[in-house]
Amino acid sequence: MPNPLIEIQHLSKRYGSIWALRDITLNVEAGTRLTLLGPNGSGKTTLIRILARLSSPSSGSLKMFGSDLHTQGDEVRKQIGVVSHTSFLYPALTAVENLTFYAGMFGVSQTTETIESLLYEVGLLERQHDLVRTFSRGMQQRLAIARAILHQPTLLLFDEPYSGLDGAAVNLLQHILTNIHHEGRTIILTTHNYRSGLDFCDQAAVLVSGRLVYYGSPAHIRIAAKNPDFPETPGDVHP
Ligand SMILES: Nc1ncnc2c1ncn2[C@@H]1O[C@H](COP(=O)(O)OP(=O)(O)OP(=O)(O)O)[C@@H](O)[C@H]1O
Repeated sequence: MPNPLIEIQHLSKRYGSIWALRDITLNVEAGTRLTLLGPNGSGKTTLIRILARLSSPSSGSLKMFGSDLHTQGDEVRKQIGVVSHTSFLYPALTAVENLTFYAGMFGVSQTTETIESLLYEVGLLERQHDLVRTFSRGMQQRLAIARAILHQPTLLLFDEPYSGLDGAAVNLLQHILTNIHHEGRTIILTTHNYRSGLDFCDQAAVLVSGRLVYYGSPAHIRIAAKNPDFPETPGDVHP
């Protein structure tokens, strides 16, 4: 049996007196679609940021791609694509200029063709020469998704990827996520929407006050949702 893609052991993160994550132990196998669920402030973004190498744990261990984080640098980042609350886009550059910049950073070849097909995929080809600062929030989110998948990373991290997207863009994102999954990549996403989160995933983790309180298949989580101690779920968790 190969090692998991991600091995998290007894990981905690503290901001001053606030424990954003407490003693999280979790393995993620390659090719898994994992949804992180939980109420506001439960630690979902903190966990995504640590996995994305944007933040460090206060204690515990984290292995990704078989190695301890402390022994790896940019090579790990090249294997990760992130959509987070920060778009990482440059507002004074056009859509195509943003993607060209990141393509160079990630060493992506066949740049023009790759970038045009990505912009087509996220429905922004006609706006490719417009400055990002003129884009709506949803359009910026679409471009952030294109930026995250541009270098075909092994691991995709999406923090509330549906936020700001209209119905058409939600369908488009679901199509992209399905393609990524069929290519064998690993996807971890956070959402407040239990129903779409559980519909999407192979495994789900429920965080409450920084603790991992439930972990398992969508069917397992739907059964657990009947427990009185299960966190309040916005909307129905059942299909
Ligand atoms: N940079 C920071 N400085 C201080 N506290 C922080 C910081 N980032 C997060 N926290 C705290 O850590 C806890 C977890 O926050 P986090 O953003 O990870 O939760 P979340 O589950 O993503 O919430 P939401 O669903 O509202 O996005 C919260 O109590 C939050 O206030």
